[in-house]
This record gives sequence, structure tokens and C-alpha cells, in this order.
Amino acid sequence: MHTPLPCVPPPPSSGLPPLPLLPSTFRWVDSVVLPSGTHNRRLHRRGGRAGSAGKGQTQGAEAAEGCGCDGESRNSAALSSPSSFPLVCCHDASCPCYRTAHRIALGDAPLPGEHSGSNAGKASIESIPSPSTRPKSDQDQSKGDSTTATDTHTIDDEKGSNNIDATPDNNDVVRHRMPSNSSNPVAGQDADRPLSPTSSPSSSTSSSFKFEFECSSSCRCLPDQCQLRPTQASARLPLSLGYLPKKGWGVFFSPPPSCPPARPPSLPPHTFVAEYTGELISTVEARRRLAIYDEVSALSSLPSSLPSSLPPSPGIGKRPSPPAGCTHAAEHVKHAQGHAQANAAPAEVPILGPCPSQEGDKEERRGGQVHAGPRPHYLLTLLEEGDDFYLRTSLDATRCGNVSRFFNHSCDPNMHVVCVRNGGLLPRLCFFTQRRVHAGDELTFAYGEREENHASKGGVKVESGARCGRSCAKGTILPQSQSGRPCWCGSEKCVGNLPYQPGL
Ligand SMILES: C[S@@+](CC[C@H](N)C(=O)[O-])C[C@H]1O[C@@H](n2cnc3c(N)ncnc32)[C@H](O)[C@@H]1O
Repeated sequence: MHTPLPCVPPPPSSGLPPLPLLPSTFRWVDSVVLPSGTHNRRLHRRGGRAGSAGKGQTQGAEAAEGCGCDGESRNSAALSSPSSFPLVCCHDASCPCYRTAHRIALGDAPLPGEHSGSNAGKASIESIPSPSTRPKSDQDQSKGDSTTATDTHTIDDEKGSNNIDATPDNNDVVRHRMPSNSSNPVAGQDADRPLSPTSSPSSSTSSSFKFEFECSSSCRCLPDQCQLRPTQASARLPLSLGYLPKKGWGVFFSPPPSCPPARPPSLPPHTFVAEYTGELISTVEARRRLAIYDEVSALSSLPSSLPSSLPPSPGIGKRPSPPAGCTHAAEHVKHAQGHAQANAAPAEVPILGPCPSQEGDKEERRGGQVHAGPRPHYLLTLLEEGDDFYLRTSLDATRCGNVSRFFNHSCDPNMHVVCVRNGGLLPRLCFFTQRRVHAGDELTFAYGEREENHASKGGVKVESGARCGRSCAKGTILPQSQSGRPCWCGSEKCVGNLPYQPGL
């Protein structure tokens, strides 16, 4: 019987390394979120050594003296499910799980006071060389190995770049339906600081991904008192959908008018907004769907010629119908127009009008204008890369998801994505504001990282930006070709094209 302990963020003077930037890239096709409870799935790896997982896991889950985590549960979980990570979100530096989590995030860098030879925290991925760091002969060999690993899922990967595929067996699609978001209070105009407990425990103004570890059922803390679960409360932000002629649907912060009229509330930086939800699919399935989506996108002006293999989808066969909140769209649109005019923003302004119908493409026509761009994708692949591992997670919100799938791209976004883990391997992609968001603002994030982020950060290599093609990686602007869709974010920092990278 454990005594519940309150979780509090570590003091700033702890001397611990800061939570590192997520060594990952991602690709929009649709976004995703993984609910808690999806951890402990099998790792599908290519060329990995499945049997190497146990040692690191067990060591990483050793006694947690003085820690709020339930080390006993973690040990048993790690031993009974050798392919699971002993990732526990504890922020107590004396706890091995803290070391585990941070060790994974930081690659091989030892933590303060730790021997560099320790296995603690290396978990099951430590011995899997990444293609970028292995000799070619090793990479070739790894293809052959994929059929011998005990928990290997053979991936039809032409390049063999897929080391770990955190998806269900046999390309099965697992559907995760998530509530459409959090219950964050809307902050007033003062104090640009996060609100506890609905705010991120760490802050950043970077548009890059970050790792976060939250408490979970493995911890002994009291969930309703724990401050390390900012994304686990259901969200209730006043969001609305608005239709933008060149970008399609977008999500707007639209608090209801107050009575008597007052300065509208705003969201401070570091506020949790939403978690990406969708179908968790394998890399093979993601590639299959992506090929279809790209084909459909290219044929977007010919909706009647959709491939027959295309799954029925509100985002493909016809314009997506907006989820709850749509009834406020007209009001929020007025807000947005006023805000846009006040700031002389060159961005699009949502078209006033009632909620769109659900009758096929009829809703593409709003106010006499037609959304002429390619049909949007809702598949998001997150690629996390360490010095010696890849972890690829693909989420498709085409057929199920929440409002986060309507977040548009901006070259100067007001949100960033935080990769949250609470007790499991699979990441949950959570959107946090990265600056103050005012009433009527569209909520956006950067679909891919640009050149300035293609560098080594926090000891973890960042190889390339998501969806950024070679030209993008070199910092040049792609011509408006098929591979470089025009960006209509309207920001002063706009580079002209949406981030793009062919293939996964
Ligand atoms: C995940 S969806 C976002 C929701 C989408 N607007 C809709 O109507 O469903 C991504 C797609 O939105 C469009 N989009 C998002 N941001 C854009 C931008 N800055 N400029 C142009 N199109 C954008 C592109 O078609 C992209 O493929």
C-alpha cells in the first residue's frame, strides 16, 4: 500500500538538465493523439535486437526510493512486457525512472553524478543503430535481421530506415477516439505565465517539438492534485471553426462575449490547447494511405474521379464537417475579422456564414469563393530520432479525430507541439500556446521544421525537417510546384510554401 504523494515540478535550482527538445521530425497529413493506455504495445523494429531490451528496462525501473512513482508496478510491467518502456514521468531526479526518461531524451549523455557506462535509462532501443550512423554494410545486414528478431514486425521498407514502428501488429488500425480537448481556464490579460495544472511544466518559445513526461497511473501521486499532468484533464477551451478560402477550415480561439462588455480574455503562453487524436497506423499503412491521399490531392479538382480504394472519409471524399463549436463560427468570424483588420494582417479572413452543410463539396463554396487548393491531408507521422534509434508514429485523423486536425500551418505559429509521454512508449502529441493568443486569433503551428532547426540540439541529433524537401533543408524557397504548395499563413515570416517532404 503506497501513500499518495503530491507531485510538484522540480525546483529550478536542481541543477538537472533542462527537458530537451524532441529529436523528432513530423509530417502532416493529419494529426493524431495517443490516449493514455496505448503504451506497452509491441515494438516493431527492423534489424533491432529484441532481446536487448530487458536489461536496460529492469535497471531503469529499479527501486525508486523517495520517489512518488510506483517502482513495483513499473518493474512488473517491464518484466511482463519486455518490449515496453519503463517510462515513468517522475520529475524526481533521485528516481531511476526520471533518469530513464531523460536518458532516452538526451541520447547517451550521462546525467550528473552518473557513470557513463551505466545502462540505466537506455531502455530497449539502446542497441539499435540508426541508418545514419551505421556503416552501409550494417544497414544491409539489418534488413536480414528483421526476420529473426523475436518481436519483429517485418516492414516492407525499401530503404530500411524504419527501426522501430510503434504501431499495432499486422498493420491493424487501432482507433482512438479522444475527447475534444481540455478544460483550460481562459486567462486574463495579465501575467504571461502558465496556469497550473493545465499548463506545461516547462516552457519554451521554440517551435520545435519537446519531450515531456507526465505522471501516470504508475505514480503514487493524487491525479487531481498532481501538477505534472497538464494534458490529462479534459479541455474546454472555446474554440470555433472558420472557413478560409485558401486554407480551408481553421481553428480559432473564440471566447464568448462577456456581459457587461469587457476586454476579451486571452490564452497565455504555455497553455495546453488540444491533443492530436486519430487512428494509430503502421508505417506501411501510412505509406499506403499517403500515396492515395497524394493522388487525391493531385486530382482535387476532379472529386468524381476518386480512386475506388480510397477509404470513405470526411476529409477526402468531401469537405470535413466541423465538430462541435461550429454554431459559434459566425460570431468568432466577426471577432477574427475585427482582429485581422485591427492588425492589418495580410492573412485570410474567414468567410462569414452559417455552418457548412454536410452535402459533399457544396460547402467548399462560401461567399461565392471556392477553396481551390489541394485537398487537405490528415495523416501525421512523427519521427523521433536519437543517436541510435528511430521511433516512428503515424496517426491518421481522416476518419476519426478531434478539432486539432483542423489546425493550419503558419510560418509564425502561436502553438508548438509537445511530445508527451505518461507511462508508455507511444507519444501523445499535445499542442501548447507559445505566445499569448487573443480572441479571434487562429490557432496554428508549424507543420515542419525549417533550416534553423536542422541542427544538433540537447545532445540529440535532428536530421531533417518534417516535410521539408531538400530545397527547404538548404533554406531556399521551393517554387510553387506540386511538391511545394503555396502557404497562405499571411505571416511576415512566411517563406511562401508549406513544409513538404515526399514520402515518409
Ligand atoms: C491538417 S489540414 C488543416 C485543416 C484544413 N485547412 C481543412 O480544411 O481541413 C492541412 C491542410 O490544410 C491546408 N493548409 C494548412 N495550412 C495552410 C497554409 N498556411 N496555407 C495553405 N494551406 C494550408 C493544406 O491544404 C493542408 O494540407
